[in-house]
Amino acid sequence: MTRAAVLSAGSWGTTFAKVLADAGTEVTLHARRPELAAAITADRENADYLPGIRLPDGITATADPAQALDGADLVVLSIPSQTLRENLAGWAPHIPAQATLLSLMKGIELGSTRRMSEVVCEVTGAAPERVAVLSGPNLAREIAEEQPAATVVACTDPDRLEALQAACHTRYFRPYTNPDLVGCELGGAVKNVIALAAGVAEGLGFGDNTRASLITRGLAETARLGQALGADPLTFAGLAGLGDLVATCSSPLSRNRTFGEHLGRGMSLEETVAATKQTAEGVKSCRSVLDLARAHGVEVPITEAVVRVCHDGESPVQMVREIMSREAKPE
Ligand SMILES: NC(=O)c1ccc[n+]([C@@H]2O[C@H](COP(=O)([O-])OP(=O)(O)OC[C@H]3O[C@@H](n4cnc5c(N)ncnc54)[C@H](O)[C@@H]3O)[C@@H](O)[C@H]2O)c1
Ligand SMILES: O=P(O)(O)OC[C@H](O)CO
Repeated sequence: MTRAAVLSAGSWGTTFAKVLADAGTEVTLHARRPELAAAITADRENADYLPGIRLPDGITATADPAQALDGADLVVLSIPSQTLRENLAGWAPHIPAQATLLSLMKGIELGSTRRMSEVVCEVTGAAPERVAVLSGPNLAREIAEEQPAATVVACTDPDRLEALQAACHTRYFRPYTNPDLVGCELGGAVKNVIALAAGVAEGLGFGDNTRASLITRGLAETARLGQALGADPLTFAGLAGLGDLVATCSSPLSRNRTFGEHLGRGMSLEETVAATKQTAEGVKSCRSVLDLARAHGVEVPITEAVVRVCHDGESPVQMVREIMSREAKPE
């Protein structure tokens, strides 16, 4: 892969553009605001999302999606999941016919309960083997600072998968391949929901036992749902499963965990939404994950609890009481 278009220039899109450029790919980054695109090109910095990080010379920025997509053999999608369908419909006519379409997004569409790769296929008409996902313990700021991290790229076409792995392999970012696209994608979406619960626990003042219990039982419900959707259960023991769950549930950098922490400390939902400047996917996706689980007859008690706290007005204290008083059962 030689030329990538990254849409758009948020925290992760900008960070991944840097990864691609550091791996030797020419990158055009799409920013919605022309003034941000101009500032990125002129200053080599995205001061809105990654202040203090110098962007490589291999990145140019534009506010024109057609210009960003022109000649791209890799199209990287990194916007809030619930906005993908609408945005992609506008971008689709400009996407080169053979380009690989890579989703960095970690959400499930509300209403349709589609994974992002499914939305990409539906909107663009691309064959499923052209669509890939990247997911793992990848907090943007740490990677932008070149702290070593690993990730997973998944695609059903082995040639595209190998090319993708090479395109984003740098001295600080190590991608593994996995053919299980469904499992990788689901792991990324559900961990955001579990991280909300871990944040609530943190906000209530609970410690490591509580977090470890949530991570482990969260992984169990992710794997149950994954199996019902045809994922490989082993994927959930890897970077896109356990790896991402541990990072997101533990890190103060996580927007999902921070959102939950605010709720746990007693902030109202409205106050928490107002205090959250970046995308916390789990707040919306908890509902679609629950819908998906119900459609497949899978029990997801932590996800249910997160929906009650984020959308039905249940208090964090009551949430913990309800989780802990569930019927006792074998592990
Ligand atoms: N930040 C991370 O550490 C990280 C890591 C891995 C995956 N992700 C995933 O990447 C995706 C993007 O997250 P992010 O962290 O870059 O979010 P962000 O909030 O930092 O940036 C969001 C980007 O989307 C754009 N955007 C917002 N609303 C839009 C709309 N309605 N239409 C078009 N564009 C819109 C913004 O302008 C911005 O460029 C999410 O699915 C997230 O879960 C994030
Ligand atoms: O900040 P969050 O909660 O969106 O998490 C970021 C990444 O997905 C961590 O891998």
